[in-house]
Amino acid sequence: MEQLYIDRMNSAGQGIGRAADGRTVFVEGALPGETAVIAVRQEKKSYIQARVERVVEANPERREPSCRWYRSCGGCQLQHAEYTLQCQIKAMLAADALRRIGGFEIDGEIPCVPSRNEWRYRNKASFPVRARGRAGDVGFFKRGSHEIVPVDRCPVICDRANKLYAVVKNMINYGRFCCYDEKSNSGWLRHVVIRSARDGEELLLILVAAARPEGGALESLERLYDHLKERFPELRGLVVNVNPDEGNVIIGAESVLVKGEDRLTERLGNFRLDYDGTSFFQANPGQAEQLFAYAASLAEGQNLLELYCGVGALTAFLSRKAKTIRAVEVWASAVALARENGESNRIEGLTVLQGAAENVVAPADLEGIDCVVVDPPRAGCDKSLIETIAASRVPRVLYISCNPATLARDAALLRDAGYVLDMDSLKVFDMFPQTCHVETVCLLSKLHEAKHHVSVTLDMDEIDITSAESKATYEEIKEYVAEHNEGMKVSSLYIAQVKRKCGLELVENFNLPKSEDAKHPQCPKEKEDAIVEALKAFQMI
Ligand SMILES: C[S@@+](CC[C@H](N)C(=O)[O-])C[C@H]1O[C@@H](n2cnc3c(N)ncnc32)[C@H](O)[C@@H]1O
Repeated sequence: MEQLYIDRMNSAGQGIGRAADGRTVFVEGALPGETAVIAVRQEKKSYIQARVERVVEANPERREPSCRWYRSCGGCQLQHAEYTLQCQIKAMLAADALRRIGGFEIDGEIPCVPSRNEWRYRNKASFPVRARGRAGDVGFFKRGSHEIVPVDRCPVICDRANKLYAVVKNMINYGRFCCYDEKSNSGWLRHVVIRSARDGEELLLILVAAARPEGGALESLERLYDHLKERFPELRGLVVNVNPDEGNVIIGAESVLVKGEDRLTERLGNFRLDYDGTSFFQANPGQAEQLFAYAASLAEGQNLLELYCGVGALTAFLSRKAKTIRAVEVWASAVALARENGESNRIEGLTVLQGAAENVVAPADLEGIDCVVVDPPRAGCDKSLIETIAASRVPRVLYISCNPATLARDAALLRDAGYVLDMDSLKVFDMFPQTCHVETVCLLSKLHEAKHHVSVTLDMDEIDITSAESKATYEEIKEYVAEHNEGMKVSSLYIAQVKRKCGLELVENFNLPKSEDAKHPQCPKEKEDAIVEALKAFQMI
């Protein structure tokens, strides 16, 4: 046991400190700014896993967690921090990832927009089920394991959803279902998913099962729906989602509607948006409204390409300023709903395409696009998609991310292709109070868009850039840079690199192929800035 100062946190909600021998220590239950006596759980060559034994000096914003399941349940990680501190931690996590993974310079704090509701904000909960003898357990997984913590309620979902959960839990505990056993891959019921809309005015019950219900089983599920509907008039439907595959993915490809409707309707801003049991819908609708309004304010331009559009919720907000939107989504029922939502909300100029963004988007699709909007899952965008965007002339990329690590990775790739991260646009939205999840929004713009079609002839001694209206030689740029930057020297190679970043075409013998870039020294940032200023002065950009 030793005493340790915690200076930051990681995305798993662990405090991070440094041991006397220099190893990083991950401490369960610690908050930044605290000193704690820790108990070591596991020692590795380069790091140590530990937990807080006793807090010696607490962060002033440490609090007692209010959920009695908090210590064992893996659902929340930050209940022991006041809400203001939670928001600071999330901003810090985003900044850390952008610095560490993306190599971005982040001065100061990224603003974090707090959720309107700290509790009961979630419209979806997935409860894993496990066989226990002839009956079963249901709850949430214990932190870092597949052991069930049999929670009786969850404080981040709405009251009606909690009541429905309690009834279904009772049935599971008393052996009403044949429950799944992970070890032997046998049994039927694997997960109970409850979705709600408008704070529980509508509910949808989804039973994720290992097999399709047939005959008598289907009839008994119909009776179950009737029984539940009597107690919960807000229940809109009972759906069985079939997932026979072993592994951690919850939702399977096939859904069977037992009775009622596989549909909920949420109101966001002035829009009515339908979604079903298996399509993605933002888990915190109040916060989604704030996020979407902000994103739409950044997505300038008439013609947008929106990738990973889900059921078209963000699409609706984007449509108020845009003339055309081409949206792409991989999940079939979400695609159908995005089209329906487009029609019911009278969105004109919308086309929704089904497929994986990385397969659907070809370079030609980016011609004439003013802004590409991406909102990928936690894994971020496929590298080939980022490469297609990076090679295009699209002036802006609006990135909405639920994982700062993959945002940092993708934004760095775009930066290397000449996109600049607009620091003023960078914002964190707290979609998931009590947890470490971070939602980040930022805009990336092509460094400078070429105003004219420009052709360039260049050899090592002379650069001759001509456009419809301007002409500048290498010597002129060199002189301009030196004059305005205390004699700074720039090579033709650097000028060529910067011009390419600016979208100016090199057509002659100094057209360095992309693959060659790695072999040459990259233009240092201060020289790049100076060259950009010179190109501006000569009205090339
Ligand atoms: C984070 S959600 C965003 C949805 C939407 N922007 C919203 O806020 O409602 C990501 C969406 O991307 C979809 N998706 C996942 N992988 C995809 C891919 N490779 N190509 C296109 N869509 C994908 C998922 O089905 C999901 O609907």
